[in-house]
Amino acid sequence: MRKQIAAANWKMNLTYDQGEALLKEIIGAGIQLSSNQQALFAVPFPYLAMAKAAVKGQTNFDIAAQNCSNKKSGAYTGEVSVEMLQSMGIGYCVIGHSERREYFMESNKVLAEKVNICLENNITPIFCCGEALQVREESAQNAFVQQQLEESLFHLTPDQVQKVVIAYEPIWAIGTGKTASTEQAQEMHAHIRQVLAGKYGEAVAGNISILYGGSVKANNAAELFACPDVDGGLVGGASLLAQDFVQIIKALKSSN
Ligand SMILES: O=C[C@H](O)COP(=O)(O)O
Repeated sequence: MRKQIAAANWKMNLTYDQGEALLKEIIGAGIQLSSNQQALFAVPFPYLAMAKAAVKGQTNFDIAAQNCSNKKSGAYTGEVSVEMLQSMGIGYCVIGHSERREYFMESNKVLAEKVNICLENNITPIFCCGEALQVREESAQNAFVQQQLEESLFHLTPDQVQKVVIAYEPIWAIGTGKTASTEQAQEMHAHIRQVLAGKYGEAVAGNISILYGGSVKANNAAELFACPDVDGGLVGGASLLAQDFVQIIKALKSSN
């Protein structure tokens, strides 16, 4: 089912106590989500159990990991497997964030393996894509994002691809305060849906949530989320501030 999703990505921020206090404050705001709305918190690995306990009993609030290994198990010191995540009741994992692609050299091929291993273990991948500034300046963003989708997702069956959440994050908008305009966001989201429809058909493409990420703030979320093909956001900086993220969750559309 195509959901409207506000996903916090804490990245490598906050101490354990700060994270716990932040979750308590957001939950304390008493937001009621409808069945097609979801609030997610992608927290650092050591905080997963605490965060899972914090959202327990909150309808449509859940926890995500920020990354996972592409290997099943074994001698990979420092890695975290999807089996480990699944054994803790974690149902979502961010895959292929641009920071992973850039600093940890994650290729489309490795990300395809991570998507596969997530789906095999009933974990919803939040698959990130998006172009760098230079690519946009060359007006090559549509082809660039299409290639990311083709190389990491197009081996999936229609049933499988509908279980993936896609996050479009133009790299030039991440942490820079430069948000894509609503026109730029809608244009790319429509392109992504069209690419998916070309491969899997309109019905399948229409079932896939496509989130926008890149300087989503309390004061621009409603405008971005109102775009017909924008199904919420993947939020970095503003997700570290309780009042701001509460506003962002409240900005989700109530219907698709
Ligand atoms: O995962 C979140 C994105 O990288 C966006 O980060 P930002 O909201 O700080 O720009």
